[in-house]
Amino acid sequence: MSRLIVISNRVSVPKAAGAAGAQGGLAVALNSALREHRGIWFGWSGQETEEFTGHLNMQRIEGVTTATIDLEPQDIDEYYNGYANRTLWPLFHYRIDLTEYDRNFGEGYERVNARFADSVLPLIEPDDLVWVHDYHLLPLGSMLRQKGVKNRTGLFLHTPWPPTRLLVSLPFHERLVSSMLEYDVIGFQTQEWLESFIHYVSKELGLPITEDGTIDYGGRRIIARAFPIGIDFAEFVEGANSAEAREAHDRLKASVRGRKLMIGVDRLDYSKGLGERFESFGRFLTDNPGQAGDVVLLQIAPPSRGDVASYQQIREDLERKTGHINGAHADVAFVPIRYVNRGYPRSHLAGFYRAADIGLVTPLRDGMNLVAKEFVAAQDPEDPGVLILSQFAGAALQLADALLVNPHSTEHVSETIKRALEMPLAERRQRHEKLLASVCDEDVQHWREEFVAALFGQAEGGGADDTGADDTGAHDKAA
Ligand SMILES: O=P(O)(O)OC[C@H]1O[C@H](O[C@H]2O[C@H](CO)[C@@H](O)[C@H](O)[C@H]2O)[C@H](O)[C@@H](O)[C@@H]1O
Ligand SMILES: O=c1ccn([C@@H]2O[C@H](COP(=O)(O)OP(=O)(O)O)[C@@H](O)[C@H]2O)c(=O)[nH]1
Repeated sequence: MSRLIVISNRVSVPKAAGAAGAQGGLAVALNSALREHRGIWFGWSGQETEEFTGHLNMQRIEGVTTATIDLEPQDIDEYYNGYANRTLWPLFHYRIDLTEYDRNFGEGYERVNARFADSVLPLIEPDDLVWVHDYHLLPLGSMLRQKGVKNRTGLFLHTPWPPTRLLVSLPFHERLVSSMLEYDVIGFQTQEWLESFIHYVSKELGLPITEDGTIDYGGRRIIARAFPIGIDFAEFVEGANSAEAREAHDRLKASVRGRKLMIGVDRLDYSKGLGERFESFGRFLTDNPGQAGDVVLLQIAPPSRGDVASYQQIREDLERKTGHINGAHADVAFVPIRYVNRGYPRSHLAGFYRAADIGLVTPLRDGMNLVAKEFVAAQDPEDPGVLILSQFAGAALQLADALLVNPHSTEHVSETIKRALEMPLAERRQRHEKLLASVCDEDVQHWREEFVAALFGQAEGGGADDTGADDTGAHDKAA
């Protein structure tokens, strides 16, 4: 079995980090994928250093070997807070109103990608498969190629891919997308994002798409496919059966005192639609005065990317909205929205999910959304809660038996909350059974196996010869 060199912006091993929570779905998924595959996980430590040295900090934690580098404050500012999270993230979530274009961000992004390439290079051995993750590192594959890496390399994008007419608003978009074409495999969460990518490549770059869907790039064939990510089902269920999960469940259940409970768990991010969600709940309370006092919304929202102004703004907006709705609908013994700005370990979340009657997952745009899948996995099959899910989350394609909503319509979400609260047990069980089958079968191991097979399949011949790779797939470190 080839080793996997996994490269992502951030490297985070949840168990070792004290299971503080809030790592985001990518870290959770990569941990699970790597525990079962030999290899190394390389990326930024999350720490800053005065001057970049490229020093690799190697560790082995919970069966996963990690190699991390520290970055300079200017790197973090221009690459992570800048190009990644003020330019690409909003653009890829269709928010060109929030997208900032700054030459320094672009330069910082390229500089840090080059630093990643230089630092990871000595770790790559001839037979390794190199698997790069997400929008932070789109040009990394081409930089590795320039340094002589001939190994099979793949990219998986965890976010949506925007429609062409939005993407062309990005200065130098052709250069960015062309750099991605040095990967052998490019993976997306859904067919929709894949189609947007293919549309761009064909219309803007004028490249032919072959009958089997591969991109013909100067005679070299690039596999572009959808690989929907899943959760580590077995690990999650184990956590859900733990003493901590039971304790978290019982504590929450006791605190709501027989009221119905809805739960939301999201990083504090404008893409998650939290403001619209709160407004929809406010509307539900106004439209159903008979039920006001009977339903509580618990929203767990750990802060995220707090150095970026749009994230500070969303935090202020939500505080105002919570105060407004609670002010209008609370009484001396009841507060409708419990808004919690901290992260919890997933075993606790599992207990919270199970205690809830409704999971409210209403992002305006989301690559996948693993919380939706965790909510399903945590339910009691005999008496399951109902999942209300945004039609704009990647997860909606696999979880079509959830109650799908348009998160922009407070009316639709409010009516769907009512429907979920009134749903008969038989229908809840029926829907849950189908949802559970999907979450269990299409888990993170399945995702990893599918992607690695595509990467490896390419290695076995599939049109890769024109890359100039030699038979061993070895790279020339001196190049
Ligand atoms: O590293 P951060 O800046 O703190 O952000 C956390 C992660 O957020 C994003 O997660 C995405 O990946 C999930 C798993 O595939 C997916 O379910 C979700 O829809 C995406 O938003 C981001 O893409 C990651 O790079 C971040 O690590
Ligand atoms: O307090 C928290 C909040 C979230 N998460 C985890 O963070 C991930 C969020 O992934 P998702 O795909 O839903 O969204 P992302 O944050 O990656 O955009 C899920 O595994 C959650 O269980 C956590 O461990 N603790």
